[in-house]
Amino acid sequence: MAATPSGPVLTIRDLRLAFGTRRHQTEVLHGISLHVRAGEKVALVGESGSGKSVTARLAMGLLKESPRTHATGSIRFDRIEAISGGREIARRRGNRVAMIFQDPTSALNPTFRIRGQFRDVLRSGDRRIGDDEADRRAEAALAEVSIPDPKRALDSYAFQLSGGMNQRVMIAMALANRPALLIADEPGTALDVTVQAQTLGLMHELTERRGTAVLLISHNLGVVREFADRVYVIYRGRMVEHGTTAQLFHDPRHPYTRALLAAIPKISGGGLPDLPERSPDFDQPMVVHEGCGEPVEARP
Ligand SMILES: Nc1ncnc2c1ncn2[C@@H]1O[C@H](COP(=O)(O)OP(=O)(O)OP(=O)(O)O)[C@@H](O)[C@H]1O
Repeated sequence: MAATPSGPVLTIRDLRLAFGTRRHQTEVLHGISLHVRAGEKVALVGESGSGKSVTARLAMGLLKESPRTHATGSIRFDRIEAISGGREIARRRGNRVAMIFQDPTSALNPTFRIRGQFRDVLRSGDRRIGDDEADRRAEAALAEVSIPDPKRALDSYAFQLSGGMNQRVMIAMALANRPALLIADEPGTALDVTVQAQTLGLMHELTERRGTAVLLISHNLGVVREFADRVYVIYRGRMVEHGTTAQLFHDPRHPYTRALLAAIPKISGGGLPDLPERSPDFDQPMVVHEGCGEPVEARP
């Protein structure tokens, strides 16, 4: 599972995000930083509302600066600034980064067959691809995610396929243009745990084979342990701990990380055990484990 050391494909520095009017703002990200190197599997973990999804959506350009959304800081793909980037950045990001979402069925368009959606995805990577070539590639991509009858799946609407099948379709679409980075926001949490585990396994296998970096967003450290090389722990919009997966599991230092670890065996409900309303160590600097400092960026 070890990643080859190389430059970061994604670098987020001091990201701050607030919602609201100029006079009444709620800050939800308080200066978070993270990086994902080429080929690496990195997890961003935290409970509901901690700021995982907004971080991913900002990185994907899905959350735009508006009178009610104020974002500052830096998000770079391959050293290209993206937070305030224009069309060129959006185009580059489109080819370099893909995202999969919690609920595959609602992420796919219900009014178009999978075939049309797949063609659009492939053409966003290369506008010259004709229908036949797109269909050939789509069938191959679906076969790679073990969809038994790709032709039939292409002729289906999302609601005609199971949640697990839709998740596989989404993974196939997301990887179709060979992105350098896949952002996976709680993939499969809308599905049952067996299907979720299968699709995560599949995603791991495919990205490992292709050398695709992954930023996995999850509230579940059990899932993360199986998947990630490194982990960032986010708590109320702040990074509180960062280390390799082994470091975090063997030597968790922040009380919040310990609480998350203690919650792993719980199958449902109950929330985190004994977590104070405001952690006593909340204001301490983020714990960064040995060897997990910021990457040295290549010179321009
Ligand atoms: N468009 C919005 N307007 C106002 N507040 C928002 C908006 N989107 C998110 N928030 C707030 O930002 C905070 C972080 O939300 P976010 O969705 O990133 O959490 P999360 O860690 O991904 O949780 P979950 O696991 O439940 O998705 C939450 O307090 C949420 O209520």
